[in-house]
Formats: sequence, structure tokens, C-alpha cells
Amino acid sequence: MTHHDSPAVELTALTKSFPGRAGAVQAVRGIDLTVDRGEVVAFLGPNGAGKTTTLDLVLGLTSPTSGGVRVLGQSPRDAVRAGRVSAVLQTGGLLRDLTVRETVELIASTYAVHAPVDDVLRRANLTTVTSRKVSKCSGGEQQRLRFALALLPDPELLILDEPTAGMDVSARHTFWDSMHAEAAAGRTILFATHYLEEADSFAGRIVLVAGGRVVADGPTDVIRGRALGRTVAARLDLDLVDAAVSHLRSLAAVHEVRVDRDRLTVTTSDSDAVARALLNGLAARDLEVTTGSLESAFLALTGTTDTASEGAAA
Ligand SMILES: Nc1ncnc2c1ncn2[C@@H]1O[C@H](COP(=O)(O)OP(=O)(O)OP(=O)(O)O)[C@@H](O)[C@H]1O
Repeated sequence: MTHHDSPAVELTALTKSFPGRAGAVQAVRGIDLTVDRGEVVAFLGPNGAGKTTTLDLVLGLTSPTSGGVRVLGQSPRDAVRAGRVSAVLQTGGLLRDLTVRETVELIASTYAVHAPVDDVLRRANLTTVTSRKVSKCSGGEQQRLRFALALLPDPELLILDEPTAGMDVSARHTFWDSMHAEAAAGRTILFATHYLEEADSFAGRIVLVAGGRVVADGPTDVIRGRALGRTVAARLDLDLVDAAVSHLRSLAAVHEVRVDRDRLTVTTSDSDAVARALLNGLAARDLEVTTGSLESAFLALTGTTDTASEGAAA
């Protein structure tokens, strides 16, 4: 396989452990993943899932404990050195006293070949703030500046680690608007996020990670259907329960029906249809609809509580 038809990212049985006071911390526990050219993939998971560690491995910033990483058919370091992959990371030093344009010009001067500075400023939606000092830029503008820097080598693959963390809704929209154009131009984009909504509205594919493993991987609409399941609960007359259960189980959007005496709990991707069936045909009482949170989606998808929630490995 030549460099030009190999996948954008290929991870095989990838693991990474860090030494810790109470023994090794296994941040990545065996990830297999292939990202094809031109895909926009969200790496979605709660804090501590192993997203940053995996992206660092893809960028060659750390080495795997075991397993393999290939980026565009090359080792991560070679791909980065060749300017074929670049990144917008959570942290990344910007010089506070330079203006936006000066920053882009400075970094451009470190590349033998780079995209035109004005072009990059426009694509990152920075044209109105080019003479603003970095220290005066909002968090969203600073992230767009990091994005502009990542565009300079004209990379085939863009890696973004929670690029919109801390931005408000409108800054987030502006950021993703810029990114949409890059994806449309054929760039492969792999980004980490813990916002289901962000993965949903931007990625074509969601790779759900928890506890250092991939727990679900598929087209966004498929994963959304599973993750955004709702629970509808209600009470019925006892003599209607059996008929209700078989009726509800026959509905396409129903994933699961649980019964506790006269109380039914239905997991579904169409809570309206289930509520209608319960209220209209079955004279249900005490109806409650709860939206699945990302946390509960993880529990449902992994079937465990081992989702390395916030601070778990602190
Ligand atoms: N350098 C390190 N030394 C020790 N443990 C680490 C190190 N880096 C990460 N870890 C641990 O590895 C696990 C995965 O961390 P990682 O940062 O990859 O998760 P994440 O999914 O990116 O989470 P977040 O959304 O918080 O960035 C965590 O338990 C973390 O504490």
C-alpha cells in the first residue's frame, strides 16, 4: 500500500499505561480503529476515557505501551514532520504580546512551504481580529488562532482535542462553521469531545470511548439513536399490563420494556410514540419521560459502571 491510499489513521491493539502511585494507570486498554480519508470522526467520551492519550499517540507525542499507530501510512512522527497531520490541542502556547497576524506569520516562517497567511486567517474566521493582541482575544478567538496555525502546513489530517472547550454556544458555532469548510474540502478530521451534541451535529461517525476502550463505533445517526434513548415510565391497571408489554415491544422504536407490578419502564428512541400509546390506548397514569444523559448513554452502551467518570483516576 502506498502512502496515498492508506487510511488516515490506523490503530491496532493500542494500549498505553502511565506509572502511578497506586500502580499503573491504564489510559488506553486496547483500541482498534481505522479512519478513512475524508471522514469526520468524533471521539466521544467522558473525562478520563482516554481520548487525549489516544490523540497524543496519533500525533507521536507519546509512544504506545503496546500496539501500533500508523498515520497516512507513515509513523506519526514522520507524518507530523511532513506537515501531513496537524493539531489543535487543549493547551498550546500562544505568545500573548503578538497580534493574531504576527502569530500566524511567525509560525508560517518555520515552514518551508505553507498556505498563504491571508488565506489561513480567512479560513479560520479571523479577518476581523488580525491586529488584536493574543492577550486580548477571547477563548474562542484563541482557539480559532490555534486552528489557523494548524492549517498552515495544508494538512491532510486535522486532529482536534476538545477544540471548543470553554466556548459559549455562538463561539462554538463560528468555530464549527470554519471546520465544516475544511471537511468539505476533503480533509480528514478526528476530534475529541465530551459533548454528544457536538459530535452529533458535526461528525459523520462517532467512536464512543469509555475506560480506555471503544464501546460503540458507527454512523452518527445510529449512535445518536442509541445514546439519546429516552425512558418513558407509567402505571397501568394490572390486567392491562401483559397486553401493553406485547404491544410496546412490537413498536420499532422501543428498545426495552421493564415491568415492576403495575409500573412499566420503556426505553425508546421515540418517546412521543410511546407516550401516545400508553395514554391513548392503555389509560396509563403517572407518566414520566426522562431524557438519557450522556452518562446514562454510556452506562447503557457499556453495560457497566466502569466509565472512568470525572476524577476516577485522580
Ligand atoms: N501523563 C499521565 N500520567 C498518569 N496518568 C495519566 C497521564 N495522562 C493521562 N493519565 C490518565 O489516563 C486516563 C485517561 O486520560 P485522558 O486524558 O486520555 O482522558 P480524556 O478522555 O482525554 O479525558 P479529558 O476529557 O478529561 O481530557 C485518566 O485516568 C488520566 O488520569
